[in-house]
Amino acid sequence: MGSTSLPPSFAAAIILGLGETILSLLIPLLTMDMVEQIAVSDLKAATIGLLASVFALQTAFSGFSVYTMSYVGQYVIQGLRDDIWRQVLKLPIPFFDRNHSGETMSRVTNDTNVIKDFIIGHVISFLGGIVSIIGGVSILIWIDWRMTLLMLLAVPAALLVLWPLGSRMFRVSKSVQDETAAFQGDLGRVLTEIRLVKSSLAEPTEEEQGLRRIRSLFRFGLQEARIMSIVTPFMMTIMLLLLVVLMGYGGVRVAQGSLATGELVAILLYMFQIIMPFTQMASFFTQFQKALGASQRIIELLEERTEEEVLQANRSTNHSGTDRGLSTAATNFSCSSDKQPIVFEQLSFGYVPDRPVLHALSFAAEPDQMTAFVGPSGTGKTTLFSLIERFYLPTAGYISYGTQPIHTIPLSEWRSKIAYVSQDSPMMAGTIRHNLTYGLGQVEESKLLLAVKQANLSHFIDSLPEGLETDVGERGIKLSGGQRQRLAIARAIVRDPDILLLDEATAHLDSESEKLVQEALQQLMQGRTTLVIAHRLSTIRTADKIIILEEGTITGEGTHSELMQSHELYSTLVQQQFLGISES
Ligand SMILES: Nc1ncnc2c1ncn2[C@@H]1O[C@H](COP(=O)(O)OP(=O)(O)OP(=O)(O)O)[C@@H](O)[C@H]1O
Repeated sequence: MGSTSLPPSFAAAIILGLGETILSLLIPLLTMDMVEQIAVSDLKAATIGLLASVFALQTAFSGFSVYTMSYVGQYVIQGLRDDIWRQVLKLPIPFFDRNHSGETMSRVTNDTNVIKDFIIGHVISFLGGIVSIIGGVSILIWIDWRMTLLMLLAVPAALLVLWPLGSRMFRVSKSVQDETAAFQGDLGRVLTEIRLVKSSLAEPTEEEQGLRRIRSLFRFGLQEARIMSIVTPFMMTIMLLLLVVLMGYGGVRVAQGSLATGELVAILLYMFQIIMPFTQMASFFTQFQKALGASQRIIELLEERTEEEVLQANRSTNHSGTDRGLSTAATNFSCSSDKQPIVFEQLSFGYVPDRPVLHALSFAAEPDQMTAFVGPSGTGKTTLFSLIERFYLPTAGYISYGTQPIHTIPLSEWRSKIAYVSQDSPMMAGTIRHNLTYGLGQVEESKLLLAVKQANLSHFIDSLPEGLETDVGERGIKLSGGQRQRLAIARAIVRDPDILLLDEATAHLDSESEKLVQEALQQLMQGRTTLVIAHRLSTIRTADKIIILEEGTITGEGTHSELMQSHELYSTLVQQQFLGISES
């Protein structure tokens, strides 16, 4: 699991744990001596001193062992969380399409906690328990082998019951973890869209679904309790039975004179030292099964292919595909400073295999020019941008930057060339400054202020008492749609990209600020390859090239005036918008 490894203190924890166990094994032997000495009225101060020292030492060992073991547990979990966090950030977009974010969150928090509790609470005590059992049994055999044999008869009886319960516990705790993850998923979904929940009056439906999950968690909790309700009293009964048998048989032996009183006391103390770890082992196995389930899910997450790995796999399956431009040889990005056209070569794509969204698209977006995409809703315009951003891989064909297929360019290098202003202008919780510089680190103040000015945000930001340090709320909820959009544009300006992807970039702006932003965009577009999706055709009239997309196919390509003459749908759309009857 990547950087997850055991720290050197693990050895210290084991040594301390074992030291504590060995010391505790000495206590019955010293007690035996003490009882023998009392029996003959010859109690020696050295015996009491030794017993007291062993007690003190064992307590100290125990304290250090608890701390070091907690340290080991926390350390391992830290490593695991590091790995998962890095992995989550590197996973490809299709993973997030498939999985609910709340469930992934549960993997990172709940499942790692289960493993941590297992390491801290059970691993060392299990090892100590084994030493206690082996040591205790050996000393017992030395004291009296018949009593030992009697005691050991309890072991197969205990295993017979505990073994099948362990695997049942595994299934139940796996379901508990799954259900917890689903509940967390629901909670995340409802919390992020709480306004939609309320305005749709969906509280009763959500309440019902949440309550169903809570009830199911309750049922699984009861199943766990049922298993424990067998395990715990069963182990207690075995212990009591043993105590009765050993005391009865031992009493007789003492009466017969074949066993010393001190020996009987020692045997009973050892019995506890052997049986106690057995009870702990019962919970060790159930906790082990629980941790196994949790780690299985974590391993699944860690084994998910990252964006880079998906790309590698794609390259090797397309080895034959030099014709597709996906040759593995061309991995060095040779044209980072020159601006190149973005070329689509026979590109097809579908989110699911049997539902293609884009069909064999071929076109070029020339450098320093504006290429606009027009078409009805759902025809794949945003998908096209996602493919340029490399959120998804094409199912056939490819995109190239000049002559170099973009899949052969290092991902971060490629994305650093692009600024994407999307329809919903996503924001991070934090300040306006944080959002403007997100992913960029330190940015010169003058550059920020210029971007703010160009995006027509100066007036708004000046009116805020805290200016750039104003908190935008979760997902920018404290800003208006237009302000969010202008902030997204300002962010794109700060990024200073070679390639601009504008998805309905001016949709939320009033006509006055749209005019100002359009001017800023015109400035920004100078010297950049710009691709625009705009339903408002007035904004793309000046585009160098307009591409009409219908049901994932290009049905027209040209300038505004060319398309007005040659493309029926385009001229109809323009006329509709001119008359103001278009829904968009
Ligand atoms: N993540 C996804 N998983 C599965 N299908 C998707 C996903 N995103 C979009 N689609 C589907 O792909 C098709 C194209 O969607 P896309 O968002 O690209 O259309 P669009 O042309 O941008 O539409 P609009 O103009 O309304 O924004 C639609 O049928 C949509 O249902």
